[in-house]
Amino acid sequence: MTETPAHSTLWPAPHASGGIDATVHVPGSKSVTNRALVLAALAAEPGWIRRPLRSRDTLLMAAALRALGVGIEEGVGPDGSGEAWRVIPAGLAGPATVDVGNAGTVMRFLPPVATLADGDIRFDGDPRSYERPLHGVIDALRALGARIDDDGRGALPLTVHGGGALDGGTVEIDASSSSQFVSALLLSGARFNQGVEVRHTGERLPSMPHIRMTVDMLRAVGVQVDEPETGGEPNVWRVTPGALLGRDLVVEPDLSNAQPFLAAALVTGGRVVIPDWPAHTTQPGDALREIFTEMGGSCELTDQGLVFTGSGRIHGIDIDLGEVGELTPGIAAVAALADSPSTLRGVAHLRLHETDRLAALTKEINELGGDVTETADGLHIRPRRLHGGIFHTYDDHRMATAGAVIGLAVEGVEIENVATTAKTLPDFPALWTGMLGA
Ligand SMILES: O=C(O)C1=C[C@@H](OP(=O)(O)O)[C@@H](O)[C@H](O)C1
Ligand SMILES: C=C(OP(=O)(O)O)C(=O)O
Repeated sequence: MTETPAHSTLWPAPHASGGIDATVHVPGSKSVTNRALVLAALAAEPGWIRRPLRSRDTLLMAAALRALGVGIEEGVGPDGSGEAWRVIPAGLAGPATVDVGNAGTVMRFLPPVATLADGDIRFDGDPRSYERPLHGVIDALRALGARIDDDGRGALPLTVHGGGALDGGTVEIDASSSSQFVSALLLSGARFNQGVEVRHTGERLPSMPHIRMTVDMLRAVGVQVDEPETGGEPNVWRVTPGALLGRDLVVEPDLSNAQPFLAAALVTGGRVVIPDWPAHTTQPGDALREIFTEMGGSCELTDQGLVFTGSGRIHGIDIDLGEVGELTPGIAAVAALADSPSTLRGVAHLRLHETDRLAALTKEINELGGDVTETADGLHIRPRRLHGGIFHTYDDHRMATAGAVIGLAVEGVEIENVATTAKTLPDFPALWTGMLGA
């Protein structure tokens, strides 16, 4: 739906001549911002979202909710500090069209919201959005009483014929291709007449921290959730029907977007400080403290933020990344520069992310002289001396940032379409050159 731009532009990835020494203020979390928008839109009273991420994915979410009738106004938070969105819920109504772009959070979190609207809500997006799995949401909503028209593939584009309310109840889904199916149903579940009970029946469920994030954020707006980690049945989540409170929420920095900056310290043997790193968080990026320590760095949470220091040595790693799949491209980039081989496992579902990330990483690192092979569920990476060349990004923000990390250590790397980082981090090129003191 959104026009795909020509991708001929090449960005010469800056090469680092020595260890970096920088403080990088990383913008807000995509996953937190988009959950906060949905929850505030479904609340019984207005709320605030402070320091929201403003990127393609979150602006698409805000535009979609506005199209359904929700008020989202620019403002400064109630205490006068920081930029904020004031969200004013309203009776949701169609007809409306939602452009999901290629945002998993928009294409999965909003069809359940649309079932609560009065009228037809049409969902469309980038060509890649047609290929990303959505059957878990579509089939579940139909089982819970919704009317949805799609072209029979269980994917976008589709129309939700909102009836103003949804019965809800118990539903079985296979969420092995995306945790976002579970999150989507839980986020709107308290507004279904009978609430919702989601039973995951498939194989492995990826990205558990993102489901924890959903549960925590629901509880923070007063919703009752029973779930496996607090004594519930394994693979079952239950949301009790009820009103959502309007809250004043401060969005944490996006720790997955902090990844390339931490990787820069690791790869150059330098030091980076990320202010406002949360002491407790459900964001998967928090796992980088441990992962990048194992790969050769060290870190400390101080009053200034997370201080991460590279030792000048980079080690390979053997790790299951199923819980933190979105960190894979950045870890693969570091692994390609390490002093020993790596095995990244548990991430078969990345083949259906922004692009087929396993194929894209293999091809692009190998075209720079690397030795990467795909396995059934991940990558084997045997480090080799790399050379310059074009690093293609396939409209994937994390491919672009992964290429930039390699470019720090390898002269002559050019990133195709670095602007694709706008999906979650529009400031990336400026933050990157700022980090390097350019
Ligand atoms: O719920 C979320 O905010 C996300 C869940 C994960 O999705 P998958 O479970 O589909 O990997 C993650 O990869 C994505 O970047 C964000
Ligand atoms: C997989 C990702 O995004 P999405 O929310 O579109 O699934 C990602 O950001 O790495």
